[in-house]
Amino acid sequence: MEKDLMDDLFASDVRFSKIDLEEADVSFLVKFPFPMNDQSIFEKLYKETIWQHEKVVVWGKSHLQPRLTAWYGDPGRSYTYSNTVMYPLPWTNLLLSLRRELENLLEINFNSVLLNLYRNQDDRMGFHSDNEPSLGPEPAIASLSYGATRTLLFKHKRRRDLPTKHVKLTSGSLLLMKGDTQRNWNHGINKETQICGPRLNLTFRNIVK
Ligand SMILES: O=C(O)CCC(=O)C(=O)O
Ligand SMILES: [Fe+2]
Repeated sequence: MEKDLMDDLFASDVRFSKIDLEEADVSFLVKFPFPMNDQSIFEKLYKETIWQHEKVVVWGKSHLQPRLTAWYGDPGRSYTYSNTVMYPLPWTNLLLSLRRELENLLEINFNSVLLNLYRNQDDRMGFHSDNEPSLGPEPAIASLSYGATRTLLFKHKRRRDLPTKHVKLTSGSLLLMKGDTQRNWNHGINKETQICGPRLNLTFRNIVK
């Protein structure tokens, strides 16, 4: 049998598990099927991405973000993220292939991707929700992780009775957030207390306006 055909047959064995989160729609797939190993994907993305170290203003004071970022997408779609306007770089072959695989698997279209590089245990992302108007009312966001495992935390925006949810994002995994998730929950990545190597995260999004 042709290798590509074999890959496709294995690729069809995709079992998402639902993350137990009220007033949200979050699911997780341990292994995103893609015809390249996770280590090679990590290395290629790490090397060929044009990384930026963006500034953010917190309480009126300018800081460098505690991670590196890059924004790729269809031309003509700028995006405001953490008070920064980002202009997309053109798709690389690898990013476009990842996008196509995701679109086929999920039957959802994406026109842009934000890449985050957490260089070590100190890099992090503050609690936020991806609820920018440009993403539409119930955005579907597909998140791929490569490299070191980091924990994504979910905190409900209003309900104190609901506990913080911890989701370990292992290398090669896919997390899909959709429906009312962004309306009701914030998510973020804390520093790690243990030493940890670099991690790459890609969030595929669809900018509607
Ligand atoms: O690194 C992650 O898993 C989270 C990324 C994220 O929340 C974002 O890019 O909006
Ligand atoms: Fe996010």
